[in-house]
Amino acid sequence: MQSTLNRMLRFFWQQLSVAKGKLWAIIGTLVGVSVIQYFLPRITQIIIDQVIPKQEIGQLWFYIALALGLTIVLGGLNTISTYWIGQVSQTAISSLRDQLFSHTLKQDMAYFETSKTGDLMVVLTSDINMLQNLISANSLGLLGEMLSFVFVLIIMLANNWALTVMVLATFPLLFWTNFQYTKRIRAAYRKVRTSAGKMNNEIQETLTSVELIKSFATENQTEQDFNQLNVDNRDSQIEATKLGAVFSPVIDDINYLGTVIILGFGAWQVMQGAFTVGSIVAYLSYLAILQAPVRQLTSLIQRIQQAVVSYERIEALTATVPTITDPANPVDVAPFHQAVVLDQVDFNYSDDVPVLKNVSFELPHEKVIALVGSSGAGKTTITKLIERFYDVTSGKITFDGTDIKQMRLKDLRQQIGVVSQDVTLLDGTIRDNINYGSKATEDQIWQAAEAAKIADFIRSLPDGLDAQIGERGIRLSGGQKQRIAIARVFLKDAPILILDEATAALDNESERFIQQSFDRLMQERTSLVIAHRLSTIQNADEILVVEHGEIVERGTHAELLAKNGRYAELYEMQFK
Ligand SMILES: Nc1ncnc2c1ncn2[C@@H]1O[C@H](COP(=O)(O)OP(=O)(O)OP(=O)(O)O)[C@@H](O)[C@H]1O
Repeated sequence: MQSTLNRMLRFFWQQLSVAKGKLWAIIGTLVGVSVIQYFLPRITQIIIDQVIPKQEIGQLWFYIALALGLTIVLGGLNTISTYWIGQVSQTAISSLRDQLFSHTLKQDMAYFETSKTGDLMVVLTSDINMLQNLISANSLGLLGEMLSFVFVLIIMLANNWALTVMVLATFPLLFWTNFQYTKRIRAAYRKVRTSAGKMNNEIQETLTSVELIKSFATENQTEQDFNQLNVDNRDSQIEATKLGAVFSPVIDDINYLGTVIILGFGAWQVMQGAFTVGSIVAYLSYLAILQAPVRQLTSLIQRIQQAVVSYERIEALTATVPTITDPANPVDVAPFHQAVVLDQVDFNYSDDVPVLKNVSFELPHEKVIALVGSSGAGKTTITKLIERFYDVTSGKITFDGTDIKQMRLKDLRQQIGVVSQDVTLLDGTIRDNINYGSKATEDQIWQAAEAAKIADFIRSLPDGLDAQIGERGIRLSGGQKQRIAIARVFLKDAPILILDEATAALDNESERFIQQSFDRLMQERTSLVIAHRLSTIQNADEILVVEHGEIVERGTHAELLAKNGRYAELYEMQFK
């Protein structure tokens, strides 16, 4: 905890030191605020002790004008310092957010498969917010208040140490009570948030499964479940309110204790001739300046504790170094013109289970190679290795003779267009989705849509290319989604294609459409096709049959049928 705190503070210092000039300016304004905060009560004191007894109207005007002037300057300094603090801290946080986002995006695929999305979301949102809370204007403003605290305290001690020490004696009690209150109220609000979250989930789930509830006539049970959550929420709210109701007056009383000491002891000293009435009034104002940071210190401690926990998680994320990265000295490659070759490739996802064993084949320029085999045989894995989402365990993959590990990831991936079984569509318009990763003109988008056999469908929509897809937009069938993905790959215009046929049952018409758009896409390109419907790959230049991670047969359709082996078996299963 201690060392994380040190590292966190060092990190903040590094981030904030970019704006060193502004930091000094902020400290300057905060010192100005402290000095004025000291002088305002001092003016009150002078007016009461000196100006009123002497009945000096001229001096009264002077001090009133001075007080007004100082108040305006104080307001100005407060505005400037709050604004600057906000600027510096927000800049630091937003640059941290950028760094983390970019670091996350660079992680290996395997990292995303082993981390829960929810956990990553927490780091990228809530944990950063925790750090933001810590270096917010509130916390840094507290620095200013502490500065005032020290400054005012020294002057109070110098003027009347006995009274000041008596007032200070109430501070440990004030701090302790605040600490207890903050601790409890946070726990209570945590409960409130949890129960509110559960209730929201229940409402959402109910609204999205109304049909199920009605058809099973489970309304009563659903109501009871909701009622229980509602009662929990009510009780935790009441608990939080109770804490506020109990602690607030106690804290007010302890604050008032300070006032009483100044009034009682101060008045007694005035009677002894050792203090003045004006000083009592000034000390009452100083008391408020002293109490403010003490009251806030507890919430600062809590914020630091939470920030340390968040910082640990952020550190864990930044400590993970991706292994699939650009090489130190990348080889520049010409556009694809020869072949992609897999040479004795072995691969396992986790340490011990082999997924691919001794896979060797060639994907020559402008040829079509098909992969067939049972589900789970390793076909998709082969395509992912070619895209270098994972590195081979042994053997190598070359691109026109260059090991793909020697190439920049971008150079490799820009030359490969992929249409996979589960198409990823983004929340947005059809246009955004087709144009993803490209900067195509309207005409080019329509050409791609035509080629992918989706143009007629888009034209039939009232909003055309600007139709929204997703929860609040139109619903697309599996075939339509895949054709949008095909249009997207048309625009990418990569020389190598990886096509993973949809296994989902498509009706004949959409299957025919997809086949036609695949055929268009494959013209003058090099294609690796994972085929589930063997009818579609009869013209492939070579068919590789993959079983349990090994290529067990290879040849053309005719050769494989003649062999009467595994391919012939699979073929018969589909057509007989
Ligand atoms: N990300 C992963 N992490 C660990 N194991 C995986 C991962 N992806 C796939 N596997 C495993 O690797 C094996 C090969 O999977 P792969 O997806 O390559 O098969 P496939 O031949 O494409 O199957 P299908 O035809 O059903 O798509 C399977 O046993 C699968 O469980």
